[in-house]
Amino acid sequence: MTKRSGSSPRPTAGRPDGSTNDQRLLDTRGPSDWVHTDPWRVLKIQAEFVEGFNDLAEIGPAISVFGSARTPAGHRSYEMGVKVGAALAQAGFAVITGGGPGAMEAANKGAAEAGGQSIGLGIELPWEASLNPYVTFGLNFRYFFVRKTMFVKYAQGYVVLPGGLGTLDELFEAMTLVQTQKITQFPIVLMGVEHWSGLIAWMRQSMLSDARIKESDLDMLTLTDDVDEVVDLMVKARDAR
Ligand SMILES: C/C(=C\CNc1ncnc2c1ncn2[C@@H]1O[C@H](COP(=O)(O)O)[C@@H](O)[C@H]1O)CO
Repeated sequence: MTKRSGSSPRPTAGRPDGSTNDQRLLDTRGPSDWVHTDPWRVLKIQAEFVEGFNDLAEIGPAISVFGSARTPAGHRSYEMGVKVGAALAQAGFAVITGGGPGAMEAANKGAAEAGGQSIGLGIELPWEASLNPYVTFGLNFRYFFVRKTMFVKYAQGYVVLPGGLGTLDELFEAMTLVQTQKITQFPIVLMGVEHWSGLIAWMRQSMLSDARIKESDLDMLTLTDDVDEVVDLMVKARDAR
């Protein structure tokens, strides 16, 4: 692309040395450091958004399910993930996870085995990471923040199973988006009463009593181990849209 100003004629050769843009593109080999610069990264980020939006636009009502990458198969939380994934699929929701192991795999397993859409949004990590075998439609992202946009944009609510730092990051991002009304009618369910009770108690005792949050901020969370209650809540929110 060239810029023109005034009425000066459009140049036909791009450089005083007479070389053309095509020549410089096709006929030269130079240093490749520039592909690792921030302006070039912006294009990769843009491409990732475009591909994500394009590939997820048609998925229909969906719920994102989060939870620890380290939850082993057979654990109570894993079984809960399988059950909620299946129940959400049976209620007509696509299930979106991070596509990894543990609780993500559990929710994908439940959704896939119930015949639903089981979506995995994987992330490039320093170690080799592949999508779990229960993902029926998967995308892999380079950038966490692009992937997190997809979790929110294409879900009508979140189910959060017991987890660690990644899970808390996803939970608190959603809570902040609801608090600031960036997203509305967005149920957030914490499954694993034993796991989450301490965090909620701390938020109440520390954040709420110091007026750093309001009671209504805590009201946005539903704490339950009851799969039927989770699905009812999500269905009611879907019907209210
Ligand atoms: C730990 C191992 C692999 C991690 N692989 C992941 N793949 C996909 N998504 C992941 C992974 N790790 C974290 N995430 C995201 O964060 C949440 C889980 O984080 P936590 O710290 O385990 O709670 C999860 O919802 C993902 O979106 C090797 O087994």
